[in-house]
Amino acid sequence: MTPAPVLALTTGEPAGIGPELAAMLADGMPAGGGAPDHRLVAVGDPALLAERAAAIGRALEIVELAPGQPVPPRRHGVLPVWPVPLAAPCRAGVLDPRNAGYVLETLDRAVAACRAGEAAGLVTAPLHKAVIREAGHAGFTGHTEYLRDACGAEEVVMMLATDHALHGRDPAWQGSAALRVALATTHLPLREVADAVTGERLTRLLRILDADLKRWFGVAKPRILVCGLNPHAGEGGHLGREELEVIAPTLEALRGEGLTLDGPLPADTLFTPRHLADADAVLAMYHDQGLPVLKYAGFGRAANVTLGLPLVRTSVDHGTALDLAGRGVADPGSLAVAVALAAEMARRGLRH
Ligand SMILES: NC(=O)c1ccc[n+]([C@@H]2O[C@H](COP(=O)([O-])OP(=O)(O)OC[C@H]3O[C@@H](n4cnc5c(N)ncnc54)[C@H](O)[C@@H]3O)[C@@H](O)[C@H]2O)c1
Ligand SMILES: N[C@H](C(=O)O)[C@H](O)COP(=O)(O)O
Repeated sequence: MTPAPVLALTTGEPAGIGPELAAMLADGMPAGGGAPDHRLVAVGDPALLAERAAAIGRALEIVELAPGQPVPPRRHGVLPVWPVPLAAPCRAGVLDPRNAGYVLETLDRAVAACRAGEAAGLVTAPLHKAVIREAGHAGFTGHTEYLRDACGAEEVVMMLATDHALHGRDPAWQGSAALRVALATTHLPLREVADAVTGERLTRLLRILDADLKRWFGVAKPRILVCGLNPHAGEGGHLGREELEVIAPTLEALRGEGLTLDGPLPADTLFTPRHLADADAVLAMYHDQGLPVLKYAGFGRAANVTLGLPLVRTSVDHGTALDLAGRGVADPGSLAVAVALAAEMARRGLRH
C-alpha cells in the first residue's frame, strides 16, 4: 500500500497562536480512530512546541526527525517535527524581530521538502507580516507572494474557501455558507489597487483560477463571478471607468477562450444567495472587497489556498491572534480545514 502523503505544517510566528494550534491538532487526533489520509510533520522549534503545548495543558510527545528519517503515521498526542531553532527566546504574545528569520527559514525548509518530494504539500500557520518587515525584509507582504517568488512562479492567486465549499457537505457549523473568493489584488494599499487592476493581470489570474478549480477542486466547467471595482460596477461609467475600459473587455476576450465568466457585477449584490447559487467562485478586485464576506460566512471554518504554485499550499483563515496566544483558547477549526484541504489536493495531485 502507498504510504499516506506527508504534509509539512509551518508553525508560523512563534509569539502567535500557530505553535499551540499545531499542538491542539496533534492532541485532537482521535485515539485509535481510523487511519488518517495523510501524515503531518510540523516545521519549527521543538522546545517552543513542547513549551506551548504544556502551557495550554496538552500532553504532547514531540518526535524530532533527522534528515531523511521517514515521517511516521499520525497518532494521537504525537507531533513529528522537522527542527528549526528559534533565533531568540520567545514569549507568547510578544513579537521579536530577531525571530523573523526563523519564520522564513521554516517556510524555506518546507518548500525545499515539497520540491524534493519529501512532502506532498505545505500548510502554513499564521505569520506576522509587520514584524518581518520591521526585521528588514522590506519587500515581504505575505506567504502568498513569498511562496510565488520562492517557487519562481510568474503569478499566483489567493483564494479562500469555506469548509462547505471545500468538501460539498453540510458543515457542522450552522452559520457556514459555501463560498470561494479569489482576489485580483492581495496585500496592496488601497490607494494602489485601481492601477494594479490591469487587463494583463486579470487575464493571468482568471486563467489560473479556471484551470485550478478544474484541477484541484474537480469543477468540470467553472462558473466565475467577477466583481466590479467601483460602486455599482461603475454605474455605466459615471462612478469610475475601470469596468468599461479594463474589466469588461478582458472578460469578453476570456469568454472567447471558453471561460464562463459573469461580470463585472456590483460587488454588494453579487454576494447574495441568488447570484452565488450557481457560482463556483468569485473574483474580488481587492482584499477587503472579498474577504470580509468570506470571513463573515465562515471564519474559523475556512481555508486559504494559493493557486498557480508548482506545489500544494493551504493556510488558515486567521492571523497570529497575539491577544490569545499561550492561553489555549484559540479555535483550531480553520487549521483542521486547511490540513484536510491540503490532503485532498495532495491526493488529487498524485492522481494527475
Ligand atoms: N495566514 C496568515 O499567515 C495570516 C492570515 C491573516 C492575518 N495574518 C497576519 O496576522 C497578524 C494579525 O492580524 P489581525 O489582527 O488582523 O487578525 P487576527 O486573525 O490575528 O485577529 C483578528 C481577531 O480574530 C481573533 N482570532 C484570530 N484567530 C483566531 C482563532 N483561531 N480562534 C479564535 N479567535 C481568533 C483574534 O483574537 C482577533 O480578535 C497580521 O500581521 C496579519 O497580516 C496572517
Ligand atoms: N489575506 C489573508 C487573510 O486575510 O486571511 C492573509 O493575510 C494571509 O495571507 P498569506 O497567506 O499570503 O500570508
